[in-house]
Amino acid sequence: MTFKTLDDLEPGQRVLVRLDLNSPVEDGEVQDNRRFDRHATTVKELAERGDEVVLMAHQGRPGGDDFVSLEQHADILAGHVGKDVEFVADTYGDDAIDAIESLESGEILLLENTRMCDEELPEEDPEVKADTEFVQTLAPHFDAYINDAYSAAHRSHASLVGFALELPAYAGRVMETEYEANSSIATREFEGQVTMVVGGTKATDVINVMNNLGDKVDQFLLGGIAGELFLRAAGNDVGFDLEGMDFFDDQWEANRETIESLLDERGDQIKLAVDLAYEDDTDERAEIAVADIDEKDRAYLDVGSMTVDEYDPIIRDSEAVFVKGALGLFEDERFSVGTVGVLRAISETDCFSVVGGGDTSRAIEMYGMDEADFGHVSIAGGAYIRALTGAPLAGVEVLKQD
Ligand SMILES: Nc1ncnc2c1ncn2[C@@H]1O[C@H](COP(=O)(O)OP(=O)(O)O)[C@@H](O)[C@H]1O
Ligand SMILES: O=C(OP(=O)(O)O)[C@H](O)COP(=O)(O)O
Repeated sequence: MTFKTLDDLEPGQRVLVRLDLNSPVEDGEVQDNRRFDRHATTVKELAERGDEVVLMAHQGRPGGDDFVSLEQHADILAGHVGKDVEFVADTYGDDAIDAIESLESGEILLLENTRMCDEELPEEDPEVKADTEFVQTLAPHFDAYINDAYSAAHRSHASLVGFALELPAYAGRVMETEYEANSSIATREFEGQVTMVVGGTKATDVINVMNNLGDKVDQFLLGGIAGELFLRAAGNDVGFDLEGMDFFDDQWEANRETIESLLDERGDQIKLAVDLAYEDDTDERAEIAVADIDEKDRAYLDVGSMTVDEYDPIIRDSEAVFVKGALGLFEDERFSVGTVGVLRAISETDCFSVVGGGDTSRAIEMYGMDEADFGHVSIAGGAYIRALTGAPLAGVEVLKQD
């Protein structure tokens, strides 16, 4: 292992632990999700071995509707850990320090949203972050720093890179597992076919991955908005460019050149949908062959059944499958056929698999599949994307230092 883990840390100490509890917020209500469940494993282990456990995490970005306090997170996390999680509405002021100093062995305390502290953002070098008042004030109250926030480790923020320079630093259990699985495409040699399922709405991200992965992947199976951009580049009249709908057009302009050169150079490795699904006048799912589309007049919300039939055997013939992004708007059952089709094929084969992206991995439980049938279901989005290309993550790099 490239960094120290909890196995290297003496129990019974006061530890500062960075989690990633960043969650969807609906009408002010923080939504429970697998980030809580995963991080609970690390938190529970630390509490059970008698550490004084102080947690840091962020929620949303300043100015956003989801930029809220972590008070609700403490309750949700407590439910997963099976122990009380105290909360203090302070990041590093006197209230936070008092709460930290009054902790006892086995107790857990969550500090307020790190992004409410001005010095947490913006991204700067670890040395600069280590020198902030935030880090300099908190660090002396701890014996060790543990980073479990793999899914935020691509950000060079104070709570993710600063403390590792001031305290003995360790990877938590989530960090360990995520790092190993998500880096495997860059670090492992697979003998058989390596397939990547590419979809979702964040087209720029996934197109960069495709552009950087080179010969590591044998087949890309496309869907979602990313897939539609490729279909348009291949000369089809698809695309969400109805008046006022500039989301698709922006992504098209930003990625057009890359897509065209990818199709040009590696077209035989890139499988595009042969049919697409949409909502018809009676609100039912309808499908149309891509070859029959002659007008950009509707939104396509899933790949069609013929496409799933083409993708399925490719997945079953693969030694490794990596998934980034959903093939359709799977949250609506009518448009779940593509996403569920490929995930089911993966779950029914014994290939090595990694499913990434917070949204996409939700389809697994939503449609009654068993997480145990997948190699690894990542709770990371942006960090997973970077790991796929072998790019370093700031929060991981500082853990590798002595
Ligand atoms: N054709 C489509 N139209 C609208 N939304 C889509 C379409 N295809 C996929 N999606 C949406 O993409 C989301 C997942 O994409 P993305 O955010 O890029 O991935 P993740 O969060 O898994 O990293 C899903 O919530 C799904 O509803
Ligand atoms: O949820 C996160 O990333 P993700 O949306 O890539 O999964 C992380 O918490 C990072 O959050 P940020 O993208 O606001 O820095």
